[in-house]
Amino acid sequence: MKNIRNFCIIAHIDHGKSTLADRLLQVTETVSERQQQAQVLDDMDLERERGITIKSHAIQMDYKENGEDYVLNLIDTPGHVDFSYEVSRSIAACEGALLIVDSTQGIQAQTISNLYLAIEHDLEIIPILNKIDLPNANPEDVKDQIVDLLGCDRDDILSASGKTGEGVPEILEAIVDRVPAPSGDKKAPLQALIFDSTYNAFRGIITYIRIMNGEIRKGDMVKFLNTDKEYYADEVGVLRLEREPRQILSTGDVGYIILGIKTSTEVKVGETITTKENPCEKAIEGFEEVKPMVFAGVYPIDSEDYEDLRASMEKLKLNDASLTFEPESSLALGFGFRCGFLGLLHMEIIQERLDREFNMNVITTVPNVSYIAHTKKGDTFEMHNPSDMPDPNSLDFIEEPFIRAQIITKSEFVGSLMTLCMSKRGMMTNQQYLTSDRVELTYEMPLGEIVFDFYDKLKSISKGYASFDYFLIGVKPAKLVKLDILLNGEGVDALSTLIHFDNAQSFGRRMCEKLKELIPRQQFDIAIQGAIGAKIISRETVKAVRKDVTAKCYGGDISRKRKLLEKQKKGKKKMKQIGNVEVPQKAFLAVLKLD
Ligand SMILES: Nc1nc2c(ncn2[C@@H]2O[C@H](COP(=O)(O)OP(=O)(O)OP(=O)(O)O)[C@@H](O)[C@H]2O)c(=O)[nH]1
Repeated sequence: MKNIRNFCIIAHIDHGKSTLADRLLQVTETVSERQQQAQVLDDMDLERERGITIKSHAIQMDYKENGEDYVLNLIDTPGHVDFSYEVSRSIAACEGALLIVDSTQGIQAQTISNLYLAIEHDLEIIPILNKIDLPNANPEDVKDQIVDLLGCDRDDILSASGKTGEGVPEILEAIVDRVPAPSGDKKAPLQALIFDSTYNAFRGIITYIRIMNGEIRKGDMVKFLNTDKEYYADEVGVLRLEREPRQILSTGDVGYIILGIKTSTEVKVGETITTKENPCEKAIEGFEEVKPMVFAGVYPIDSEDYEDLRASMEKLKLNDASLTFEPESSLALGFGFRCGFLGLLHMEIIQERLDREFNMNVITTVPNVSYIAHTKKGDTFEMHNPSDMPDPNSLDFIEEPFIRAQIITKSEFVGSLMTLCMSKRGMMTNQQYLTSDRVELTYEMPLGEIVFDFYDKLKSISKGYASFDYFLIGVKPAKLVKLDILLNGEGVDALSTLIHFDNAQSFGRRMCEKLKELIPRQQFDIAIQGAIGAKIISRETVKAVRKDVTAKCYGGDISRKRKLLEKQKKGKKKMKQIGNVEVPQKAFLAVLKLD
């Protein structure tokens, strides 16, 4: 046990965690030359294409120092806010953290929030200045920032480049020297923490665990302490590039266990595993359950695919326990599901995975956060959908979730960012200069205002030089109204939104304008109207036209004409018929693209 080191890598998004992890794997010869490819640990196609980490990944490395053999367990974590719950899980399984800071960017919002998570769990922090190969690196300034933030010695900061490999051997030495070996009692009853799980079509749920006390053997009967359910340990092992089965996992080890579980809901992250024969007394202090932040309807384009969509979502949930869904129906879209996501990126990823992995073409409706409605009768309930909004006469008041947002930016952008936050009903609670030209702004604002386009706007206003992080702080009363959209007089419930009264007018106008752009002209006029209750507040018209796709096809080549008509048909598959109007998929997300 004294030669085990468990550590994770934490950083702001894109500061180079996965690239540095690659180097560590290369230097310790965990992956062979042949297996080496960029971001080895990001094994999902989507992760590779987008260059982001979505799930945490654990991998074990062997390392020799001064003639001693060490086992290093590395956990790579995602950087994006939507996936920060993954970070907190990984942290609980480790004794140390490499805190990576991009030397061209300096400390950013998630550097700080992830650091705090690590400090809360008493991890030993090794600060690393990364990307020092870049010509615009600013190592001395960024070192100042790190010293300020951590209160560490300047000499404690390592410098490295994930790209060239410079400084990587020193990082390995520091891991062995500075990260404490795991503590715990080998002879005590088994106490293992589940920190992650994945779904495998053949083996069922594969659970990633960290053994806190005791030992687990293949063939043991184990018990989940919180649910009291018992399972047979089919296989235990360690995580190399592939899974490597072992006979036994002991105190301090990070590894996996396969228990023949098929439903992801049975395996909760934070659960304690012990043995049936000799159970431990206390559960390891659990984590908070992940709570979805954003809700949206997901509907099949073709109503007949509803059952297929259900099956696909169930499978996806096996892989991503943070996805929640329940059936709902919409007048406009038929049968579908109301899904809960961790944020907009998560929503986009789920939509894309449904398309790629299950060939499900879906429509996602306008996302919203969950509100709490209080009726005059004294009832209280959560609204996940604008259609849950009770009749205004019976409504007493509504509460909406509030967040505390931290924005770090250059001082030249402070003015315009303040304007942005104000337009999103934000209240500044703090402004602090980190250095002469870097400022940290703290705001309290409604979660509902940031789920739409806040992040994009923040990036564009600051030319990319602002980072942002947030956490939920509670609920506050809000003056909300339901804005409906009518197409040729017919309400489209999937386009309704709950919006603050003060913004409703301008929002309705912009929404109609955007829909006018997005809805193709058809053989009749289409009236697009925004309404609050019975009151119409905005209107646009899409003029009639007949699109003759074969027009440019003079001459009589029938096969060419057929091809064009086929293509048109395919295009129509991405449309949804609402009354007599065909509405393209992207129109349902028009609200996200408002100028
Ligand atoms: N020049 C240079 N580029 C680097 C270095 N490390 C990473 N990069 C580049 O920076 C980008 C982000 O690197 P990643 O390793 O994917 O960053 P990450 O922190 O894992 O990103 P997320 O997992 O999405 O949070 C990639 O384009 C890398 O090629 C480095 O040391 N030098």
